[in-house]
Amino acid sequence: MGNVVELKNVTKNFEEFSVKNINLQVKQGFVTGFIGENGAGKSTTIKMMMNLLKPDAGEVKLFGLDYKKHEKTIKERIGFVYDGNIFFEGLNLKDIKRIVAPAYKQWDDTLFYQYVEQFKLPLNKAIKTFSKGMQMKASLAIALSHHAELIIMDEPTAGLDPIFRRELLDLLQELMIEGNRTIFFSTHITTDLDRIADYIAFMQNGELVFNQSIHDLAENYALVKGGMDLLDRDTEKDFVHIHRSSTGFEALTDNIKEVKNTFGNTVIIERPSLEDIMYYLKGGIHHV
Ligand SMILES: Nc1ncnc2c1ncn2[C@@H]1O[C@H](COP(=O)(O)OP(=O)(O)OP(=O)(O)O)[C@@H](O)[C@H]1O
Repeated sequence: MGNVVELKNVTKNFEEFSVKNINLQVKQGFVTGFIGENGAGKSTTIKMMMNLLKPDAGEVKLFGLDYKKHEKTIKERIGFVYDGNIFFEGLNLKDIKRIVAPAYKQWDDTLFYQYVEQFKLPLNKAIKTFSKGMQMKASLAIALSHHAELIIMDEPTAGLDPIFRRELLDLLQELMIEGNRTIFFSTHITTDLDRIADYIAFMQNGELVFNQSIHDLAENYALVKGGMDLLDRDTEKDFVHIHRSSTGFEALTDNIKEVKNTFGNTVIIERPSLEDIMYYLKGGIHHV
């Protein structure tokens, strides 16, 4: 399996913020969740993937092609959804379909009406009368109706109620069953990712900290709990970050084997949640 997205040494400088030297590969046939705190640079990176923003340096390739020569071919193969209404607000869904459909060779009217029915979307009401969830569903219906191989979404579940969020995740899972599809989406709701993601890409301060499979994350990171008396200058080196409290310490390690060697059975070793990993990696990976 190849990579459907390849960013090589991609840099974008704003006045007060930079996305720095990103090397990111998105694997074909998998779901990758894109996480990182507010302002980490996720949307900026996604915009560069979509050619909505030009990098100052580096290379962006989708399906092995670059945007300079192959913009139309690339866009044909992507379904893009982001938080916010991309459509003209006064128009209804029928009008929007009429405008968008001719842009895609593989547009599928039957599929579009299938999603409209599944999402219970009105065809003749102005988009501005849609709720946030309905707008997201409308974006999705459009994005999914041209048989896109790659679905890129910027915070698709933001502001959605838990029921529709779950329905959306189920739908994404169904789409993956059809095979040969790739989904890349950013989110702050890391529990959504436990449900469907195969890979997690984590950005912090404009840098990509890691892009690892869920399996590798579980192998590489652990949450360790123990008494304060176990910590000294040497044993602390096993941890990426330590949180101390009156009842003991809790720390993240990226070297489980070493922790087992050092502490044996005197500590509790647990699988960290994505939130734990994000919290403890705040400030980057550097050993204590
Ligand atoms: N066009 C721009 N001009 C100047 N600064 C910008 C521009 N676009 C984004 N930024 C800055 O870049 C930083 C990263 O923004 P970005 O939207 O990529 O982060 P994010 O990880 O998607 O955040 P969030 O999770 O809050 O959506 C922010 O500090 C933002 O103010």
